Amino acid sequence: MQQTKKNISKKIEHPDRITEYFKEEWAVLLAVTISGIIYNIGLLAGPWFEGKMTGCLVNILGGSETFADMLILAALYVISIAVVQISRYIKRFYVRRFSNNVNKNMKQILYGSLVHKSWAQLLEEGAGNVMTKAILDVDDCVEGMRKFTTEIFDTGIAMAAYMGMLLWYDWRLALLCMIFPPVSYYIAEKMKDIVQKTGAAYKVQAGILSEATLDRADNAVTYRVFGCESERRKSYEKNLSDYEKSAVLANIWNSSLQPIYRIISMAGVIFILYFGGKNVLGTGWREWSVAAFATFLACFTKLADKSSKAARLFNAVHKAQVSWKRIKPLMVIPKDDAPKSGQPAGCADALVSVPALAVNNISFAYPESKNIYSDISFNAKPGEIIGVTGPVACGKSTLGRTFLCEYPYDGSIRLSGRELKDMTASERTGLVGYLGHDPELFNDSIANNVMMGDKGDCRQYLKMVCIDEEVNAMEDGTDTLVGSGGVRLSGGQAQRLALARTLCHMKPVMVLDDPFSALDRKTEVQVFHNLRSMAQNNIVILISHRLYLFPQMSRIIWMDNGRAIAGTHEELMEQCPEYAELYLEQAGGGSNDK
Ligand SMILES: Nc1ncnc2c1ncn2[C@@H]1O[C@H](COP(=O)(O)OP(=O)(O)OP(=O)(O)O)[C@@H](O)[C@H]1O
Repeated sequence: MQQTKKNISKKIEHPDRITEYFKEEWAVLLAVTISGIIYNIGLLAGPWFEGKMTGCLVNILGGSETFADMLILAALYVISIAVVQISRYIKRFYVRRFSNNVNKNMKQILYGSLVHKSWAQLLEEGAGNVMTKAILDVDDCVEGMRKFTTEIFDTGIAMAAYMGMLLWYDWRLALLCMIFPPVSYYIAEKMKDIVQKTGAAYKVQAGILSEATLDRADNAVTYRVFGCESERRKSYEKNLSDYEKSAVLANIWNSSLQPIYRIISMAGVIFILYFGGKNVLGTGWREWSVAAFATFLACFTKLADKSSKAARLFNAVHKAQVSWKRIKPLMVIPKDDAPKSGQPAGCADALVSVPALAVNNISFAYPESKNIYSDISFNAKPGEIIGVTGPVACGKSTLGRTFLCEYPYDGSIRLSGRELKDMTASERTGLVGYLGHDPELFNDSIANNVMMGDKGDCRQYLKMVCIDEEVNAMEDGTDTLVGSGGVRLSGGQAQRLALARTLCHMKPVMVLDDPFSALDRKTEVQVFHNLRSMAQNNIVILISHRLYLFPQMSRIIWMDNGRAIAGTHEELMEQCPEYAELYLEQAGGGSNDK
């Protein structure tokens, strides 16, 4: 991943500038230009030969030319068509290569930037929307760039050549009939708002549908158990039909206008028939042969055809603009790319010296809501375990996630004297490890879920979390596939596997949010013991509802009602009646679990 990032960043320095992608593909575009010029200039040979052959036919009938002359013309015509078509093939091949390369580069940058987005940002935007951006927007944007490249290169040159030829044959008639293509451009330009609006609405619906699909898949069992499947199906079907409507509307506006542009562009033919006919009869602005008339007419129809494509180009460019606008903020190469995911176990310790943690008067509020907690202060040294507890929804997890700096906090969190929020994401990732409620296992083997690409033996970590024997008993041992999200494991197994992964990638500060909630007491005690011996040089912030291990912790933070009291277990037993009550309640009840 890092290698890929390096490759792209070396080539594309400003991924938020669309011109950079063109620059990057200059060699491919050169091939497009050369073949495009040959193709488009060669196109003029078509109407020229057609006119010549029409004239030759008239002359054959008049007796001034022979059938052999016609054969020579026909042979040259076929050769010119062959050259034109070969150049066209080469041009198309390189235009495709151009769009494939740009698509690949853009998607790599986009995915790279999404991977570095914070959990909070992803939640805010919605996973479905982000997916839609990644797939639809890049595809649309590149499609617009492809059309732009094709049409600008060959339509532009071809149109200039056709116009030159028309003006040379009869400039007055040429100007008269060439009024119509710009009219079709003008109308296309006027229609851009509706094309953009319906296109944007379609993408919004596609995002909503992706999210609804993910939601249905994730929560299928809940909906079934609670008997609200049919209700969910109805709302999903509504999403489907909204998506369908928006797709139809976007398609109608995007494609139904093409024939109209074409008719308008072709309207000049009426003038050619009238004034061109007069030219042939010798009463017009110029004196024409039948061949000249046929060449002029053929040139004009080809010009009108090209110009209708140019009108289509406007729509493609507009669509691309909408997509580019949406993805542009994401087109960045993160400056502080996270350390390689395959970092050897424990190597964070080697990268950074273990810091002392000083938390001073931190307060936190989610955007547009009141403070979840205020003025929390505590210190910690390596080897200490800080227990965090309190009533439900008092902000324990929020305090834990504060260390990830997903949202700004007030006050100060200093590691070895450096403020956490001022560090780069990469520095923070090297210093702070986190295990949340969700084990976040991926559909791969047990070994890969623990090692995350590192080399080494995962069994020592499995042993630490007391799951080694269960894994040995599985048919494929550490190669057992856990299924998507770990569905093939029990809740306690998934939780211990996630903990094994966290222990395998120890960081100087480890935030563990309720890591033992699905374990029985005996296992919890054993895992806690292993954690302590492993984390002798680390600071562990352990959030839990269960207090029987809290006497063994270096310090405890009791959170309640937005406030926090910090102290040792003994101090809190004396000073905080709520803590003392909860502890005694659990110590009594908990002993039954032994
Ligand atoms: N992303 C969020 N945006 C806004 N408010 C949130 C967000 N996450 C949590 N909250 C609110 O913050 C408060 C504290 O939640 P938090 O999950 O930190 O509590 P907790 O003590 O860990 O709860 P529990 O004991 O149930 O695990 C709750 O009122 C919750 O609604």
